[in-house]
Amino acid sequence: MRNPRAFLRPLAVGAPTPAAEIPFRPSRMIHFFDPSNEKMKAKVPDIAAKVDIILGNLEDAVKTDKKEAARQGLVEIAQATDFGQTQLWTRVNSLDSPWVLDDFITLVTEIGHKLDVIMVPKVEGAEDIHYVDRLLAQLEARAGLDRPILVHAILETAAGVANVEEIAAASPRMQGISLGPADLAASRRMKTTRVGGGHPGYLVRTDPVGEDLTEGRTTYQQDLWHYTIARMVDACTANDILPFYGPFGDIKDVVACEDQFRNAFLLGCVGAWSLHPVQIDIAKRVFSPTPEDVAHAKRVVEAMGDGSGAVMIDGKMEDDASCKQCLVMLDLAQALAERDPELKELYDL
Ligand SMILES: CC(C)(COP(=O)(O)OP(=O)(O)OC[C@H]1O[C@@H](n2cnc3c(N)ncnc32)[C@H](O)[C@@H]1OP(=O)(O)O)[C@@H](O)C(=O)NCCC(=O)NCCSC(=O)C[C@H](O)C(=O)O
Ligand SMILES: [Mg+2]
Repeated sequence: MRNPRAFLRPLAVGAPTPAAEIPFRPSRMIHFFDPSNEKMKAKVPDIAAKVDIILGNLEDAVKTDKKEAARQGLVEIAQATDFGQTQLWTRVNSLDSPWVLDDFITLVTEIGHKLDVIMVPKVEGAEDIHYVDRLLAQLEARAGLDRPILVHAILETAAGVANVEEIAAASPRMQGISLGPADLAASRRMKTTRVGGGHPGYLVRTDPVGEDLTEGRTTYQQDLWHYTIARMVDACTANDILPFYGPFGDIKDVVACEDQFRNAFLLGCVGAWSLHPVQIDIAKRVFSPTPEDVAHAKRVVEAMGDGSGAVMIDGKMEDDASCKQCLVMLDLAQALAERDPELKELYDL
C-alpha cells in the first residue's frame, strides 16, 4: 500500500503529475474497432464523430498474425484524425502476452499525446495496475507528455472480481472498470457459451400448485451478471471512478442488447461497449436519461428548495435522498447536453 501522501507524486522523474480527480466526460459507448481491418479503419472518422469514446482494439478479436498491423494501424489513424471531443482509447494485449510491451512503448511514444485511456484486459489485482502505472510514468517521461494517460481495467477473471475494490483504488490513473462477461464466464467455469446477456437456463420457478410438478409453474429468467455489476459499481463509485458494462455479442438481438445496457444504466454504469455500428444508437439512447426523467428531476429539485425536508409530488413523498437521486440525473443530463445540442433542447437545459 502506497503512502497516501505519495499517491499523487509522479512515479518517474519527468512524468506528468497524476490527476487528483477523474473528470466526468460523456462516456455512453466505447466503440470498438480493429485497426488491422481496412474496412473498419476507413469508417473511423465518421464513427468517431458519433460516439463518446472510440477504442482501437489490439487484444482479443484481432488475429494473432495481425497484432503488429493493428498496433501500426492505430498509430496511423490516431495521427491522421482529429477526434474533437471524442475520447481516443486503446485496449492493449494482456499483460502476459508477447505483444503488450511493444503496445505500451509504441503507443505512448507515437500517439501518447492523443490517447486518453488505455484499457488493460484480464486485470487480476492491484499488482497489475502498479506495473502498468510505473511503466506508463517512465514512457510518459521519455515521450515528454504533459498529462497522464489514464487506465481502465476489465473485470474478467474470478481473481479480478475477488480483488475489485483494491483494483479500483490501485492508482490515481484508474479511470474506470468494465465488465468482461465472456472471459469472466470462462475464468469462473460458468457453463455458458455467450458474450454477455442472459441464459434461458438460469431461472427461478414458482411453487407447484398441486401434485403435478410440471403444471402451471411460471419461470422467470434471472440476470447472470447482477452480482458482478453491482459489486463493480460499488467498487468504482467508492473510489470516484466510472463503471461500464462491456460487450453484448448477439449483434442481431438489438432488443436484448438494449435490456442488458439498461440494467447496467439503472444499476449505475455510465456506458457500455459497442462492437458493431448498430449498437451505437442503442447505447446512446439507454445511457442518456429520458426527457421525462429529467423533467421530473427538475420538478423535485425545485420543490425541495435547499434539499432538506419532505414534499408530496404526484402522490409520492420526496425527501433529501430522492432529491439527491434527481441531482445525479440532472448532473448527467447537463454533461450530455453540453456535448449534444439535440439533448440540450430535449432536456430544456
Ligand atoms: C462482429 C463483427 C465481426 C461483425 O462484422 P461484419 O460481419 O463485417 O458485420 P456487418 O457485415 O454487419 O458490418 C456492416 C459494416 O459495418 C462495418 N463494421 C462492423 N463492425 C464495425 C465496427 N466495430 N466498427 C466499424 N465498422 C464496423 C463492417 O466492416 C461493414 O462494413 P461495409 O462492408 O463497408 O458495409 C464486427 O462488428 C467486429 O469485429 N466487431 C468488433 C468485435 C470486437 O471488437 N470484439 C472484441 C470486444 S468483445 C471482447 O473482447 C470480450 C470481452 O473482453 C469479454 O471477455 O467479455
Ligand atoms: Mg475479454
